[in-house]
Amino acid sequence: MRIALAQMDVTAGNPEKNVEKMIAMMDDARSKGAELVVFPELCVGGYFVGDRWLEDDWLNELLYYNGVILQHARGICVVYGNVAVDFDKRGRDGRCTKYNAAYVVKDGRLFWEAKTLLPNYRIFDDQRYFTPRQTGRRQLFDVAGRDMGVIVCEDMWSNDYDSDPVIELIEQGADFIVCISASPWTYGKNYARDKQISILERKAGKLIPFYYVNNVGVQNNGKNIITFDGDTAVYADGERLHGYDLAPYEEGIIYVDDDNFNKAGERRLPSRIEQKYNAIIRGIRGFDEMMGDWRPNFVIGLSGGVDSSLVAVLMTRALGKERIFTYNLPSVYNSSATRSSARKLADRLGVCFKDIAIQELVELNREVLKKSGLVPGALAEENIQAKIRGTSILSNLAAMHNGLMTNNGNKLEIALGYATLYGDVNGAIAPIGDLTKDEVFEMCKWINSDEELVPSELLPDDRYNFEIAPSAELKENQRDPMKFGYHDRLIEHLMDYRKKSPEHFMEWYLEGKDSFCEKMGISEDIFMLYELDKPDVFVSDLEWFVSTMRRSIFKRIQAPPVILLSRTAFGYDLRESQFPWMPTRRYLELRERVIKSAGAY
Ligand SMILES: Nc1ncnc2c1ncn2[C@@H]1O[C@H](COP(=O)(O)OP(=O)(O)OC[C@H]2O[C@@H]([n+]3cccc(C(=O)O)c3)[C@H](O)[C@@H]2O)[C@@H](O)[C@H]1O
Ligand SMILES: Nc1ncnc2c1ncn2[C@@H]1O[C@H](COP(=O)(O)OP(=O)(O)OP(=O)(O)O)[C@@H](O)[C@H]1O
Ligand SMILES: NC(=O)CC[C@H](N)C(=O)O
Repeated sequence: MRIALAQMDVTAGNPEKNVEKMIAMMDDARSKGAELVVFPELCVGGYFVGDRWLEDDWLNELLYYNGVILQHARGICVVYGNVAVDFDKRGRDGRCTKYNAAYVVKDGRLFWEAKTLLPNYRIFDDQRYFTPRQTGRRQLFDVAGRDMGVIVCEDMWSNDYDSDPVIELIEQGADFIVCISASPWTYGKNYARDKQISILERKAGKLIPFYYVNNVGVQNNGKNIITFDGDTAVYADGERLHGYDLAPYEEGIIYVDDDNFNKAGERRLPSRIEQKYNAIIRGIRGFDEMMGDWRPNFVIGLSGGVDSSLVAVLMTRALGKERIFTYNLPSVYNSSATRSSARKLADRLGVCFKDIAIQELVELNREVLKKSGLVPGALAEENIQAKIRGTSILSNLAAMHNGLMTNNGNKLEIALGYATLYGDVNGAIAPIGDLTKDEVFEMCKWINSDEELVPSELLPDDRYNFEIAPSAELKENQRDPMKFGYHDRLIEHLMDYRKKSPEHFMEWYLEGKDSFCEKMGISEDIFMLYELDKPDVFVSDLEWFVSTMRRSIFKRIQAPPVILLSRTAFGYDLRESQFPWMPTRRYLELRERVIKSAGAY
């Protein structure tokens, strides 16, 4: 049997475009002699469409396309994802019953099987919208004399659930399984999938071919831009066959002859930083495509620091230099070093660059504010500059360029709210919002390994010595308060899917330096660099970090969408309620023990 695995680029909210593409792919599959063509989960209308799932008209629109697909599926069996609806079965809230379904078109008839396991963790909201498949025997579909079982994405991630769709299908006699998915890319997921399928089949005690079809493209949930790299795959004998791998994010059809598997090839995943770079580039392009017919220009406040420099590189690489407009907006506190670094970067990228001094506006603003009879405190005074840049200048320039402005904050800054509300907390997209500062440096170095773009003066050595150190440059001799290389690890641990808390860090600390460094993921050198051997330094820094992080939630609420790269990105991947940090009693106990441990290092 010849099978076509259609790794299609799904546009959320545009069933007409998606189905047109499906028809073209079906035609291609038929012309190449395939007996079965498989498309991804919810490929008709998209997976992340928010509460449109609650609109009957949207559901009817999607169901209309089942008829269109049925009409075009002559001579080939088609598996694809769409919603299935029981309009007669309504809840007390008046909403109809919906299933996230795998449809099978066979011999002119339409069948469907609902998704059993509905994820409701992280960014996934399946349980908000869909009803799970009820128990009972699963359907098997005869395709070219083989019994096919179908499942939908989370159905293969059965570890934490009571039922196990893959095992049930194998026990019921399936000869092969197709899994249709809408599985976002985050770092590390590619290997996790391979491992999961192997575990399941071994658990069932029978190895049958498993075809995994995931979409490519970019969707969003309002607060995150979510990329799909595809990673559509063929598994036989419990192992992935790499001869079929498509490049990440590439739309295409994989043809498989199940009596002659191609067992050549090996996994070729780029480095972690390159994978994240690819996801950001794809995320920016996808965000741009989300604007519909509008191709906005992008305005970037180029401070000469490393964050806005990296954003300028990424935006230019993703969209081309013609649509990028950079502005350096110095006040009296900006050094000639950062000003020339901004110009150097813009020259290297070939993007439009202008500098507009803001000091005059700062003075005027002060004068006007004086009329209130109040005098701004030191911090308010600093923030005036950021607000003039963001609100008075960049937002207006964005409008004048018929475009949008970027938000250049990294994950560590976003965590600590180290940015000014209505100043640089603004913009349409946060391209590096899910990169720690360490990853910002690493990505710049990786980009520069081909050709120096980001001025090397901005990049640290192993002990975080800089020629131009990170600074907001809002007052004299200002330096970013972060402990680079250590706070990056803190934020990773605090935000990881298996969240760690301050209590964990205290426990690790009490286990001694070696254990602390190993579990935290830092070198002894970094430990000593920040004098973490002094318990009072360790404790006060940790308390500053966690309380500042909680105190700045209000800024994240107003911040633009972040491109999702890790297993927990700010946005809807982390649900935060506003209230201050309160130490637990256990924390206070541990704290006392840590303070008493002075001298132990
Ligand atoms: N719950 C809440 N909901 C909505 N708004 C709330 C709020 N709580 C306070 N606020 C408002 O927020 C204001 C305080 O926030 P905000 O104005 O942001 O100011 P704030 O957080 O006090 O200061 C900003 C910090 O970020 C640093 N910064 C600024 C710009 C760029 C960079 C950089 O390097 O990237 C760093 C700057 O040096 C300073 O340390 C308050 O005056 C209050 O009006
Ligand atoms: N002198 C400036 N000219 C233009 N834009 C600026 C200037 N200073 C700040 N901005 C804008 O505000 C954002 C935050 O600025 P700031 O330099 O304070 O922080 P940062 O996080 O260290 O960023 P960067 O590494 O880009 O400097 C910048 O990314 C930039 O877009
Ligand atoms: N669509 C889904 O069910 C997504 C959840 C799933 N665990 C994933 O691979 O991302």
